[in-house]
Amino acid sequence: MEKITVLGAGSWGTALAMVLAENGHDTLLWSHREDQATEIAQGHTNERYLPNLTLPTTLRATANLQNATAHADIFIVAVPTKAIREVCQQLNDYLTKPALFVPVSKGIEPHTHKRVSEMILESVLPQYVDDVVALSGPSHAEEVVKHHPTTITAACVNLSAAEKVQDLFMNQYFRVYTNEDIIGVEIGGALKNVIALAAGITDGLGYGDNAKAALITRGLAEITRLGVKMGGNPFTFSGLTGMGDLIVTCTSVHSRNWRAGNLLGQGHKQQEVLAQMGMVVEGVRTTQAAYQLAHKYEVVMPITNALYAVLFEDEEPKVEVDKLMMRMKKREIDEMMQE
Ligand SMILES: NC(=O)C1=CN([C@@H]2O[C@H](COP(=O)(O)OP(=O)(O)OC[C@H]3O[C@@H](n4cnc5c(N)ncnc54)[C@H](OP(=O)(O)O)[C@@H]3O)[C@@H](O)[C@H]2O)C=CC1
Ligand SMILES: O=C(CO)COP(=O)(O)O
Repeated sequence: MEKITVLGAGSWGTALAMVLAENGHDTLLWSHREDQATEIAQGHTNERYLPNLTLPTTLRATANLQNATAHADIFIVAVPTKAIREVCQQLNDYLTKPALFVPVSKGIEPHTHKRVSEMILESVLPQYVDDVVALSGPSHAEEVVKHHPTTITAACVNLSAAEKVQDLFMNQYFRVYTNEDIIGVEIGGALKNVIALAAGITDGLGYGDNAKAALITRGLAEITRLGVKMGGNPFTFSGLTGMGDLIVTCTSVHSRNWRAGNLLGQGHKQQEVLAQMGMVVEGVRTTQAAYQLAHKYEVVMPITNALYAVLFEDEEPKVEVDKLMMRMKKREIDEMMQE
């Protein structure tokens, strides 16, 4: 049994804390809201993020970051990408020994282009970091808490650290693989949110499965092109954290990115959509990062560019779809990797 703190009590942090508590680990869930920590600790619910769910009574919660830090030497980092640096920097005041960090957030920071594991390494003092293992894959919280079979990948260049995380989470309904390619895993997990926004948009426009399949397939091509240039293993992108997560996020009604895209496709404006979601939509900031990365690495990313135009240049979604369809003629396979 390990002592583990989960940082962030949204849907994903809560679902993972539930898995760990059910696996018998001494799990403490940290929320930055006192009322939410009390609700989880005493009522064993988190109605705002996972309605109608009863959490294990063994799962404890706190809003006190000092206590949350003292509790554990393993930290699951489940706050949105935007909050990673702020939360991790605060830990430095309370950490006393090296810890294992497990980021589960999926995003790339605009302008710095840092992956989540890199942001953690830049925020937590080096003497307090043992290893960083990214946990990513096709896994909506809403299904995990129902014990629906879910597969996911623990990624770290240090395979034994990834195997440690595999052992923490693995159970009958939650199957964990390992991968040493943390770059590919984190890039795939972040960039699939961009394509899921686009898939939601085409659904919102009233287009069908043909358009969705096109976005998933050509989306994977452009994710792979960029990911390989950034140092990822090409095979990672056809695995759980690439193709797998792309499928689930582009097709599931649980996906926040797909749902936000769907509203955009129906003609709603970005600010209104994000306000209505009430949960993090990582793909918006990651579209900005991906757009910048495409220029930096000179990689052709037409879907990303189209989404950037919709989100940040106020272009009409339908016009951008039309432009994608009328791009210059291409060969499919030859240009998959080198377009
Ligand atoms: N939901 C899912 O199924 C999955 C999500 N993910 C990833 O996990 C990450 C978290 O997603 P998810 O749980 O869905 O997000 P939610 O929007 O459900 O929850 C985010 C949580 O983080 C809290 N938070 C926001 N800002 C801060 C801050 N500055 N300091 C402390 N806490 C903060 C929020 O608090 P408040 O209530 O105050 O806003 C909320 O509790 C994302 O990167 C997402 O891509 C990955 C796999 C599956
Ligand atoms: O990453 C996820 C599922 O694997 C969650 O995606 P959304 O943030 O779009 O809900």
